[in-house]
Amino acid sequence: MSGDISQSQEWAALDKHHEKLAGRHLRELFADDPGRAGRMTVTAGDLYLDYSKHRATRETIDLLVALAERAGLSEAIAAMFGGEHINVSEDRAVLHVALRMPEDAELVVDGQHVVRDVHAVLAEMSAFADRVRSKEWKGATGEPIETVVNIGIGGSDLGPAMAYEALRDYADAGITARFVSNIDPADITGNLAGLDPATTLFVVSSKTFTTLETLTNARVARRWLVDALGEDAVSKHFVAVSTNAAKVAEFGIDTDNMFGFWDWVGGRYSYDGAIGLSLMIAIGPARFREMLAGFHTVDEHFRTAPFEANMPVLMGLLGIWYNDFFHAETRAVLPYSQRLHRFPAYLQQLTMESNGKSVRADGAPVTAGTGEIFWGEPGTNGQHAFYQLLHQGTRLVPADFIGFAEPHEDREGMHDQLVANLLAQTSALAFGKTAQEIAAEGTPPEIVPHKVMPGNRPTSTILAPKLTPSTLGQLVALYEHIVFVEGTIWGIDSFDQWGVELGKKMALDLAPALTSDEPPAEFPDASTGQLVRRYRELRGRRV
Ligand SMILES: O=P(O)(O)OC[C@H]1O[C@H](O)[C@H](O)[C@@H](O)[C@@H]1O
Repeated sequence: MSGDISQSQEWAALDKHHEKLAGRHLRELFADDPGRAGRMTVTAGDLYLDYSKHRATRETIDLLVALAERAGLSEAIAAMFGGEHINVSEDRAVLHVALRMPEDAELVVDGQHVVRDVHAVLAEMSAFADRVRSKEWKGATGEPIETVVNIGIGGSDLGPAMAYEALRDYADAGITARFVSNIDPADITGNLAGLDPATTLFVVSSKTFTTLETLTNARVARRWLVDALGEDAVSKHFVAVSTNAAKVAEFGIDTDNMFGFWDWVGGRYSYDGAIGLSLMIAIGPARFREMLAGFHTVDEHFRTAPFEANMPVLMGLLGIWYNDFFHAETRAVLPYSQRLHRFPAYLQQLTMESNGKSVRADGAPVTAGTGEIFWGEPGTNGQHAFYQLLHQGTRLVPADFIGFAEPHEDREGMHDQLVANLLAQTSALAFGKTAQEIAAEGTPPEIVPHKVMPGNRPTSTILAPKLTPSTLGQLVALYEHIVFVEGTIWGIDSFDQWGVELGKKMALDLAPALTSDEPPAEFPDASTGQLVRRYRELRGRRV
């Protein structure tokens, strides 16, 4: 729908329904409808979702699905998969789904044979990864590569870093990966520590190849390598991943050692393409392709399943339900998997850079809240830190719990304990414990209120067989499409990120004020001026 979704009849119907439902407790919803738990589940590939612990009934889901239809979600999905320029503010197609289409798929967009080009790059990446893994690729001194250092930031860092951590159990070639992103010199210093230049390969990853942090870190890495092995070593120790061949060449990396992608892949949607090169070197091309197949399974589910049985659609609509009708501001993502410890950070870019917008695609201001704040930590660590607020605080924090049946390596039944914690938490959050129940245990009356567990705190539980390349791909695709569903309802462009530009430009303009010999004459504002003076003073510079 073009126009204001919050003015639609469907929105009004949800508003009314919310008034009725907001006062009802999950305890009642379960008691009133014994078939509820069995009915409110959905499967996508290997992912099983139980969404019965949501403050929603059959009617809620029907009303939300009607909202999705009103917002034109079916047409929007078809437009994305068909390569239409749905990124309107940048006039681009949005085709991360093409990065995982099978080789025999046909998609021609703006005259480009998209799938053919994707597979050509995948083949180049695979050949290179195999050479590094088999030790055929040698560094300048003839030694094989032992460590790959990915230098990138944002989408050129979080995806491969998250996935490498998630899939460490599959890193079988004796090659480890490290990730450098921050302009803070501590990052590269810490990551170069203990490395031998002769066995280190740098993958400089940047869609634009103009990003200050990445180019600066890459220059530092280049200097470190050249100091040890000489200028001629660069071609054996540096490769690039980018859409910008001219800038790669300008930086001094041979474009024969460059792996490309295209402007229709957003940075935060890019690690299943060439930005995943460091991951592919670590886990191997076959595992990487299993991951792509996992993504594709959920893409197909999203494209074809009816909305009421469509996992990303349901989870996206429930996100809208809490965000816009209950006015919950955040959404916790709580993976019960240590390997997924970077998943919440990865999701923060995916979701918040995509949907943190306050104008619609047509430029008009939004009239409903957009962009949930995503945050989280792996369970059970979170339980001993912030779950107090989830259980007894005054805020409503809907949460996604993610667990796996099979561990990679178990010790003394620890994995069952981990899963028991996941299940116990979602149950306690939903059903809580009443004052009567607590009093009946002999708790002194004055302590009873402190111990009451209000419950009625909604959660999704996603259970998968095992954290594998395929299930990771499925999970990531799930969240990518949740973002799409929410963005479509809100009517925003989920694929641009103009909001990050001003701060970057101001930092560039401000840097000379910190470093120049002469104290600067002008400042952007009085507070910043005072902080610049203080900083110069602390650094022993003239003020
Ligand atoms: O890959 P690059 O062009 O270096 O961009 C890296 C990152 O920086 C930008 O500021 C954007 O906000 C991100 O979406 C992007 O992933």
